[in-house]
Formats: sequence, structure tokens, C-alpha cells
Amino acid sequence: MIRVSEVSKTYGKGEAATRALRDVSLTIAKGETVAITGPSGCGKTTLLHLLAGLEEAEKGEIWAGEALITQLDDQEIAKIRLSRMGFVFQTYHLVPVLTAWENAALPLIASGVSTKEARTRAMEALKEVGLADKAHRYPSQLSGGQNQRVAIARAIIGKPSIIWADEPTGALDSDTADQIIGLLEMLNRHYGTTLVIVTHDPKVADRMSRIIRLQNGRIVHDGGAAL
Ligand SMILES: Nc1ncnc2c1ncn2[C@@H]1O[C@H](COP(=O)(O)OP(=O)(O)OP(=O)(O)O)[C@@H](O)[C@H]1O
Repeated sequence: MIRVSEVSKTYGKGEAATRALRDVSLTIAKGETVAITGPSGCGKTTLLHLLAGLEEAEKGEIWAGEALITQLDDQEIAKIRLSRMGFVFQTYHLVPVLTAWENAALPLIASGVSTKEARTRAMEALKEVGLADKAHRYPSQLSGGQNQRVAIARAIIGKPSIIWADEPTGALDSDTADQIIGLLEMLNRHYGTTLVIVTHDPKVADRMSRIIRLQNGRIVHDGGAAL
């Protein structure tokens, strides 16, 4: 469960200050599928980054399970991210000089797991996303949808309880986007993985069980149906 209480975030100071989030409060239960949506610049990515402990809140509290992440240091937050969270980004964020399985294995290597075990588990994760036969290819040898599958394999390799995805279909055509969302939905159904997806795409948002709409850094809608 993620709990957010009256969180605010301002970038810059004085005249140049941008209030990206204003007193945002919400709770995300285990196993929920949530879309964060709203116009450009409304604070979607900022909210995702704060929830995942990638950026510091200026004010308010964020709990990830029993951990009050707004009080933890970077190292403690990094541990929580590695053990409980997976990340998927619009532009994949794969390492170009590593193969698909090596990219998928990175979070385990970072957690100190042996290369042998990391490789076995990376192969399993690639199988799960339908890419077992491409394990030895480099990102430049894969399509956008295939690279996003590698990124999802990397996200699920630590068996996270939550996946944060920032515009995961933003660089994909609509059929491929459909398949990638289908894959994330499958992970939610099979493993109960919570999904939190930032998206501009109403078709993606409508597939989530809950839609949170932001405007000017505030929540203006939180419920089951799109506005
Ligand atoms: N590092 C930063 N420094 C200064 N301002 C920032 C920074 N990051 C975001 N902002 C500002 O904070 C506001 C919210 O940005 P954010 O990226 O969260 O919006 P968004 O809803 O994700 O936008 P988009 O849909 O265009 O990606 C915007 O006005 C943005 O310009």
C-alpha cells in the first residue's frame, strides 16, 4: 500500500518557482491499477517520482507499506526500490552495450545476486514477456515494442509489488501499445502487482481500474471513470 498525505513540490525559487504539486493526498491499495493523467505540465511525472522516492517532497508524508520514505536517506530508499519496485519509462532506458538478458538482470546484479543466478532469472523474466528467443540481442537489434518488453522484464525481475510506468506506450504504435498494456495487465492479474501508469492516452487510462486526473498540481478527479 502507498499512502500520500498532503505532499507538495516546488521547483526553483522566487519568481522562477513552479508549484508542481499542491497538497496531494491519496492511497493506492495493493493490486490496484491506476492511471495518472492530465494536461502537459500538470505534475504527473513529479507525482510518480515522489511516490517512487526518486525525488524529494518539499512537504508532506509518503509511505510505502510500513516505510515512511519521506524520512529515509537515499541508500534506504534505493533498497526499497530494488526489493519492491519496478520501473518502466517511455524511452526504455536500456543500456545499449548490454544484451537483453544483461539489461533485464541489472537490478539483481545491483542487489548483489551472483551472475549465474541473475542470468537464470533474467531468462525467466524474458520468457514471461515473450522474448526468450531474443535474449542475446542488443537494444539496437530490437523493435520499440521488444525493447519495452526487455524493460518490463527488468522491472519484474525482482518480483516487485508495484510497477511505476511513465508513458510506457508513448513511443509505440497503437497495436504495440495495446500489447504492452496487455502484458502489464497480465502481470497485475497473475501476481497482484500494483500498476501505476502515467499516460496521456485515454485508451490506456480507460483500461486501468482507477483514474487520477491532475490539473495545476492538484487532484481534480479520482475514480473509476475518465472525465
Ligand atoms: N527539474 C525541474 N525543474 C524545474 N521545473 C520542473 C522540473 N521538473 C518539472 N518541472 C515543472 O513542474 C511542472 C510539472 O512537471 P511534470 O513533468 O511533473 O508534468 P507532467 O504532467 O508530467 O508533464 P508532461 O505530460 O508534459 O510530461 C511543470 O511546470 C514543469 O515545467
